[in-house]
Amino acid sequence: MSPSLTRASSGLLEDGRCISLRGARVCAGDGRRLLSIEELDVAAGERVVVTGPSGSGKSLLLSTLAGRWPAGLRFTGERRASFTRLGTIPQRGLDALHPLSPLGRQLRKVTGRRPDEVVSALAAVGLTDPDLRRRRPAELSGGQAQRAAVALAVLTGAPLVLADEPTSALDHEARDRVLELFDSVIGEQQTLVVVTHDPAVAEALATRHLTLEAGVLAEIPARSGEVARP
Ligand SMILES: Nc1ncnc2c1ncn2[C@@H]1O[C@H](COP(=O)(O)OP(=O)(O)OP(=O)(O)O)[C@@H](O)[C@H]1O
Repeated sequence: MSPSLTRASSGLLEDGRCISLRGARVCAGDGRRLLSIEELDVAAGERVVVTGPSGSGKSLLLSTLAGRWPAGLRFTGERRASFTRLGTIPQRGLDALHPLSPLGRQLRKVTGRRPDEVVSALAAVGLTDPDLRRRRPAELSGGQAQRAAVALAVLTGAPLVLADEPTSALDHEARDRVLELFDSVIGEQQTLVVVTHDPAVAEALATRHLTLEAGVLAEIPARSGEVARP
């Protein structure tokens, strides 16, 4: 079966879905099945946290949501997405940025936003010092670069933001600050999918918690008595 990559030109899929997978499989070149998802619908504005042991398929799930797979792997099934733009927040913020292009100028060029919009996005992530805007990302601390990567995802306005272990390179204090930022600056209509090993991330962010085990996806129900986050 060949992959079906249907994309609406704009807006959402039916029922406010941002992305939808049916019978999705990712296989290695030798035919080994690495990821198998019967059905997954992610709605606009959801904060989805994905946990699971090492090698369980978390990064491949992000690849599948992004519609871009590592060379040598084969996707089959149906993937429907309402977006063409995608925001990504990697483990190290620096990896989302050009290391040598001054931060403010880079964010303007990459996103096409006005200088004042870049200044306010950086202020929203706590990077208010004009000197930081003039610095090259290679000259930022790990926490500052991660905040800059969040600002970039916000400025792109991408309907789906994928974050792969976004806090694992940070100490606990910096992690908590970045988690607060996710909550406060990622737009309400922006869907966030975060892969993490850290239970604190799921606790702080998730409106929905998925887990992977040997490439098979399961939903972790909200604990009884827990109020679903809006
Ligand atoms: N390009 C590839 N070719 C062959 N196998 C691959 C490839 N990429 C991933 N795999 C295999 O697919 C499975 C899932 O990998 P994936 O990277 O998604 O795991 P993960 O849950 O993100 O792991 P970790 O938490 O260690 O990052 C693993 O068994 C891995 O070895």
